[in-house]
Amino acid sequence: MTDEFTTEIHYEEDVDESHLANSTVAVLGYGSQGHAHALNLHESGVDVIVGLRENSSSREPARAEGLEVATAAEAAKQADIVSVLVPDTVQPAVYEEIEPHLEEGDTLQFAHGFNIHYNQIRPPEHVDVTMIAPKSPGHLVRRNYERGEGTPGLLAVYQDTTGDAKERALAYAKGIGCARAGVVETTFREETETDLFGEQAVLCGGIAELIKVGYETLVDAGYSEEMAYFECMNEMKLIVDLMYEGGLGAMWDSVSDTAEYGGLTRGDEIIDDNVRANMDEVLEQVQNGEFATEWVAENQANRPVYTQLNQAEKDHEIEEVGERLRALFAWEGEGEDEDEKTRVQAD
Ligand SMILES: NC(=O)C1=CN([C@@H]2O[C@H](COP(=O)(O)OP(=O)(O)OC[C@H]3O[C@@H](n4cnc5c(N)ncnc54)[C@H](OP(=O)(O)O)[C@@H]3O)[C@@H](O)[C@H]2O)C=CC1
Ligand SMILES: CC[C@](O)(C(C)=O)C(=O)O
Ligand SMILES: [Mg+2]
Ligand SMILES: [Mg+2]
Repeated sequence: MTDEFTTEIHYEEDVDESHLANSTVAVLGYGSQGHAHALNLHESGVDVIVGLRENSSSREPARAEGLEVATAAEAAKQADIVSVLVPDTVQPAVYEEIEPHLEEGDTLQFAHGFNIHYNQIRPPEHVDVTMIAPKSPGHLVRRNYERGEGTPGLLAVYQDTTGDAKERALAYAKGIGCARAGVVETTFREETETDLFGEQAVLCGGIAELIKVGYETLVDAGYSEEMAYFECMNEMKLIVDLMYEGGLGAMWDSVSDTAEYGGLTRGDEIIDDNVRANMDEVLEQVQNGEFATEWVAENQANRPVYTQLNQAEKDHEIEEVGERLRALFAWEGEGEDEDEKTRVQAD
């Protein structure tokens, strides 16, 4: 390990927002990332137009926030920077609509590299292709911005025809609030592969399985559902908050010595060499394109596996137990703003 990081990190003071002056940004999609980018850019003084399909249910919420709305094609026609923030699986189809409107010197921008890295979208040579990928769910990108705080983000340049691609992307990152926290330089390949691995093995897939298996182990052994829920699901957030604030050290410092000894001696019995081998396998499928090919085919077949697994997850007992328990306790939504509370309850 060296004292120096190998990546470059950019902050607000390094960014010249004049690279966005006189530019119009088309934000395609108004979902998790789309609403955050569109609103943050708008409030940062950038000219924004939101691109949505004619019958989109997102049209009204976007208009209600004072944003201009058009179809994706019309928005792209008017824009100098087109930020593609519809789901990864629909981006290739939406791209077909906007491609005729990408003029010399325009920027095609992403928040995740899947479609560029796995060649699902092949942009023309006359545009810049960049990425600003907030390392956070979109609703927190928005919430942090509103609080005057930032969300760390990644910057990558895939194609620089204007010679200004990086500076423009940084100005965009400043507009959505990422440069307040720091923008780390990377590549499309590195962002795509680490993001997919992270969400599959650790952040979403790994942790959800760990929670469910822990819960099932306790319930199968005769303990109550409430105890199992609190121990394996609810307290997870409190433990992760400590890691977020001060790393593993802050967590180990805060828990009891008994927890620390038990965790340090038993943790690697749970996450053992088999799990390491499984992680290597998952990473390999990301790197060799096997996962990407599978996900594209799954969508072409109308998502049979996704639909079944999505339903099974909703039907898991822990979800029903959690819903009942959360309704009984006053801490639900505490400290969150009203919008966020409403959103979480509606989801
Ligand atoms: N979710 C996140 O926090 C993160 C996402 N990313 C990346 O950001 C990008 C956007 O992801 P995310 O924000 O999750 O996307 P969402 O699923 O939240 O996008 C929903 C938006 O896309 C529109 N949309 C959905 N389907 C279509 C379609 N067929 N045609 C046109 N518009 C459509 C929806 O409008 P409608 O009302 O018409 O359905 C809605 O406005 C992805 O590349 C993702 O990998 C990166 C970091 C984190
Ligand atoms: C962890 C999931 C994520 O990669 C994200 C919020 O960063 C995503 O694709 O949604
Ligand atoms: Mg991610
Ligand atoms: Mg992701």
